[in-house]
Amino acid sequence: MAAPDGPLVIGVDSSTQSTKALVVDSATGSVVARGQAPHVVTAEHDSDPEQWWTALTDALEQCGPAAGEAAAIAVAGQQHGLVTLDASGRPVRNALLWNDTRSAPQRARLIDELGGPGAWAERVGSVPPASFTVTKWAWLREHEPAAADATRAVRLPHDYLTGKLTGQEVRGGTTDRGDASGSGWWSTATESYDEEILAHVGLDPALLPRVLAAGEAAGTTRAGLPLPEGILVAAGTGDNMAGALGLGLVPGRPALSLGTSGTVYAVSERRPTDASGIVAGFADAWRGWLPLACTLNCTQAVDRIATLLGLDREAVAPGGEAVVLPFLDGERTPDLPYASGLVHGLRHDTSGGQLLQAAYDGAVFALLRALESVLDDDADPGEPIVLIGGGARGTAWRETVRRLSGRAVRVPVADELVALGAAAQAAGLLLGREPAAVAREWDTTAGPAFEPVERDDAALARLAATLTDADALLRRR
Ligand SMILES: Nc1ncnc2c1ncn2[C@@H]1O[C@H](COP(=O)(O)OP(=O)(O)O)[C@@H](O)[C@H]1O
Ligand SMILES: O=C(CO)[C@@H](O)[C@H](O)COP(=O)(O)O
Repeated sequence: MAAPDGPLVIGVDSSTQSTKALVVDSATGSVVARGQAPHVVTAEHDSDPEQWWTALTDALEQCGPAAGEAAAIAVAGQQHGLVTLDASGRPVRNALLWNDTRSAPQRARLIDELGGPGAWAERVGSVPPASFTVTKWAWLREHEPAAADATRAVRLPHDYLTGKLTGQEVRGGTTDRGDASGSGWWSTATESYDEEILAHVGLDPALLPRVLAAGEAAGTTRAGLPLPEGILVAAGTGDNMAGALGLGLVPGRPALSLGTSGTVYAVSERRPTDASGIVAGFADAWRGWLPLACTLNCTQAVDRIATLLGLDREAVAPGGEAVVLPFLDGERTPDLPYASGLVHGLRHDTSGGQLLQAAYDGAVFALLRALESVLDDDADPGEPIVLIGGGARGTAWRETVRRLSGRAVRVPVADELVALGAAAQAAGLLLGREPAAVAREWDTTAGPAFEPVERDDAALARLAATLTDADALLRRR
C-alpha cells in the first residue's frame, strides 16, 4: 500500500444482499482496500442480524492491514428493518426487512387510527408504507407477542452494527436522524420520538436508541475487532442517506439507485410532507431533508425475469408492445402491497428480449414517475440523473433510464457510493467537517455523462394505462 495523503477511514454499506467495506484515504477519497461478504435473506424477507455482523467482520478482514490503520469508521445500513434484541444484545428473532409486506394490514390500520395520510405526513414526514419499522413492530405485537415482550432494545440495522462496534448493543445505543426518520415513530416536525405513536403500538421509548446530533460520534471501537481499539465510530445512517452523502448531493441534483430496491431522491432544505404517500419525507444525515421514492422490485426482480426467460440480463431487444409490471414482492411505489407480477400485450411475434426489456421498463417507470416529486419545484430539468447501485453497471439499466426519462444520465466511476458516503461521514467526524463537503472534494461523481435521448412516451403511456386498467387485479389479496 502506497503511503496515504491523510488518515485512513472506513465506510461500510450493510445493504440487503451483502456488506461492503472500503478503506479510504480521507485526504483524497482514494479507495486503498475493499471487502465484501454476502447476506442470506429468507423467502419471507427475514434476515439474521448476527450474519450481518459476521459479514461485516469478514469484509473488514478482506481489507487486510489497511483496516488496522484506520482512524474512524461509519456504518450505513439498509433502512427500516426491525431488529429486536434481548438483554444480552442477542436478536430475539430474525429482523423483518424493508421489502417484507406482511405488515400491510397493520399499516392500513395505523394510518386510519392516527388521523389518516395527511396527519401522518405532517407528523412523521411520510405516510408509512409496510416497509416502515412501526408497521413491523405492530405486526410483531399482534402475531408474536412473546417475542415483543422479550425485546429489551429495538434497533435499525445500522444501529445494531454500530452498537456491535462500540460494545453498546443495548445500553448506550445510538442512531441518527436520517435512519430514525424511516422508523415511523420519529417526528420530522419535532425532530424527536413521537410518544403518542409509540404508546399506540405498545413500544416503550426506553427501548429505542438515542438520536445523535449532526457531527456527534456514536463512540469508539471496542477491543477484539479487525480494527484498532478506541478509534472513532461515527453515527452511521441509512443506506440512501449515505448514498446522498457519498455523492455530495446539493438541492436539485437527482440520484437514482438501482439495487435490490430502486430509489430516486434528492436533498432539500424544505421538510417534505407528501400526503399522497409517493414521497417518503426522510431527514438526511446532516441537517436537511431527503425526499425519496422507493420500489420493492428492481434489480433482483428483473434478474429473476431474465432467468425465467433463460436470457442474460443484457439480452434485451427493442420493439413490441408488451408491458411487464415486475411486482414479484408486492409493491410500495405504486402502493400495491398485495400485488404480484403482471404481463400484458403478448403477441406471437413478441420475443424474449422484448419481454425482458419490458421488465426493465416496468421497474424504471415508477421511479421516473416520482422523479419530479422528489425534486424541489425550482430544480433545473437539465441536471443529469446520477445513476448508482449495482444496476448502474448494466448497459440495459442505463439505456432504459435514458429512454424513459429523456434526461442526461451520469454514471460515477466510483461504484460503492453508499460505502463511500459512510467513509465521508467517518472522515467528516475525524476532521470536524460536513461529510457531503468532504465527498465533493473527493469528486465522487466523476464519470461518463450520457446525453439526453428522445423520451419514449409511447412506452410510458402503455405502462400507465396497464397500471390503471389492472388496478383491481393488483389490489387483490
Ligand atoms: N454488471 C451488472 N449489470 C447489471 N446489474 C448488476 C451488475 N452487477 C450487479 N448488478 C445488480 O446489482 C444488484 C446488487 O446491487 P446492490 O446495489 O449491491 O444491492 P443492495 O445494495 O440492495 O444489496 C444485483 O441484484 C444485480 O442484479
Ligand atoms: O426501503 C428502502 C428505502 O426507503 C430501501 O432503499 C432500503 O434502504 C434497502 O436498500 P438496498 O439494500 O436496496 O440498497
